[in-house]
Amino acid sequence: MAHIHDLAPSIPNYTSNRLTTPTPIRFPPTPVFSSMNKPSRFEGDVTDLEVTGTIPPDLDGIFFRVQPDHRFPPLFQDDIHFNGDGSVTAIRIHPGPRGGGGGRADFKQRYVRTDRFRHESLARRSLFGRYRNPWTDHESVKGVIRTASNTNVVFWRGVLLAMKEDGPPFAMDPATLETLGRYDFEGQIRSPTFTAHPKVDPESGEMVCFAYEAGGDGADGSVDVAVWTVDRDGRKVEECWYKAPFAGMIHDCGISENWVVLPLTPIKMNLERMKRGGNKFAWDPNEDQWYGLMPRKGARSEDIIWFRADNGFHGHVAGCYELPSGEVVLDLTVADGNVFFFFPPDDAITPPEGVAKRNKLSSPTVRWIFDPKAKKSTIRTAEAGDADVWVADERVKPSLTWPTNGEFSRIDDRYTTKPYRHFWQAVVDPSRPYDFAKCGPPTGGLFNCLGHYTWSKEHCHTTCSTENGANGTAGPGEGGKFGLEDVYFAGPTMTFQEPTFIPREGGAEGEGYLIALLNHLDELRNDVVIFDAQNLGKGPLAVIHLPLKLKLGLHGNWVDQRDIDAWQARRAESGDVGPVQVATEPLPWQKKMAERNGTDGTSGV
Ligand SMILES: C=Cc1ccc(O)c(OC)c1
Ligand SMILES: [Fe+2]
Repeated sequence: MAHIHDLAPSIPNYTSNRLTTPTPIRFPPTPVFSSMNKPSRFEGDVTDLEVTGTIPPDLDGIFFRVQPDHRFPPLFQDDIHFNGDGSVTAIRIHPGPRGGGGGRADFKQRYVRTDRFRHESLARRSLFGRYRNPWTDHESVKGVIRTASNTNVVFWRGVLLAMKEDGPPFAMDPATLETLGRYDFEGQIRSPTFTAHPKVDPESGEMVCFAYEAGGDGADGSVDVAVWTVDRDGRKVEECWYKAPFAGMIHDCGISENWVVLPLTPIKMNLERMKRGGNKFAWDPNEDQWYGLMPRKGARSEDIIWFRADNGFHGHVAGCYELPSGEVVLDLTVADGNVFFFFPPDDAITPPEGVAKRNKLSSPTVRWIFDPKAKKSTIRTAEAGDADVWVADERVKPSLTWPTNGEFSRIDDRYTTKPYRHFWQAVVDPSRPYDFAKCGPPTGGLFNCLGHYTWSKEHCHTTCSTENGANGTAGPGEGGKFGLEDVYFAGPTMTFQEPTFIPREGGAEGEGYLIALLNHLDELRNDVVIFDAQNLGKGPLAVIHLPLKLKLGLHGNWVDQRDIDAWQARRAESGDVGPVQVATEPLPWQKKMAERNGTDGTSGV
């Protein structure tokens, strides 16, 4: 008897890297779509997940996170993970019953109904091509907003904003995960792009946000950067536009009480390469890493100072705050090479490095101190054309480097803009055992540990350190550490995704829980783990078992149920704020394109 798989001969659906037949549905046999990152494409609900240990009974809220998860086989067989459709997971934690017993957990997962998703769903196939390259799209979707909303989910004034830095946010109902529509801040922000890492000032309730590649249609390699502040009532109160020295990636940001810092990573766009159907970005090993410093209030375009430092690849920001001297501290991970191996140097632009530098990257936590009073001069760059780029006369060097070897730094978000002591990361420790036979290569990186780091008194600038007379400039302790390390190793068949801190009500900084997804690389399944944030080493307090495999996600956030409920009331028809207004008009770049083509700018749907 024939094996079932022998019955029907397979028709190849890719020829010379291109999708040539959309059926049968079959994903590329590449590492991008394998193992832990095999497409999940699951939408649904599982109530009352199995739990080992005890969910802390005081937890009442939702852990939201988002993953790229290609809905259809991509147009190009060599597609990348970051090009997948945004799929949002909500882990609703209900408090435990009075008088004992832990909490309960429910699972919900939905795709973000972006314009991209709706067009592809109607066609029942992929229509959008390479990552952030519209020149590789199907003709039928010219002028459609391409963003996959797959990088972060942020709760803002009662809605969940699903974000990716190449397009506008899409608003979802936090309770149902229903997509409400594209969000343009009630018509106040209509840029083609918008960051996935806005920051909320816990004192003022303001959201500081930015966009890069923001001057044109969001896919033209523009060097225009915009920074906005939206106040707690939803009003745009600040807006300023700047020029960057080149069209590179600005993924995350830092905000202090008075300043914004934008790390510009030397991974560069090139319009000609995009038009040829090539990659959006190419790593430039010969370019500096840059930091733009600008005032939060009343800024003018010429107020920016760009600080240059030796080449490096930015990870995510831990803390950002001001010193009594007025200088601005920024802590973030910086890797010593190209983290985005899928965007190699462009040999036509950057001279090859000789033998490809397949180095094992190290990713320490680096502290920079920027002086807003630094002397600066204007320069001209090829990409900024005749615009002035304001650059500090002196280059900057790290103030300290803590070899944490992690990524996805998170802090107690109540300390955004302020001196802080605690941060958490997903950590790579190659010295721990790894079961390659059972797991194969560790999809998404060997984040086999979670780490909790506490700056020592000599290296933080909180009240406790100034009381001790320390000035934050002492050298490292043993092993190059600048504080305490509390690390939990998952075991030889498991890795972690980004951890998120959950504050305990009324608690001091860092008191609370840490929640993260755990990847079982052998079983191809996920758990959700909850730790005491101050004692990771002790192991998880609760392990919530999912009956299925998700994908490697990017970012997540915890939202207290009381905030969700209060906003649902305010956003009711009879509430003081009313239902959220989603965008009703095409974006300016779409209108312009439509005028040129004589269409209405929405491409149907
Ligand atoms: C660093 C993460 C990162 C940067 C840019 C992206 O488009 C993205 O998509 C998931 C992720
Ligand atoms: Fe990010």
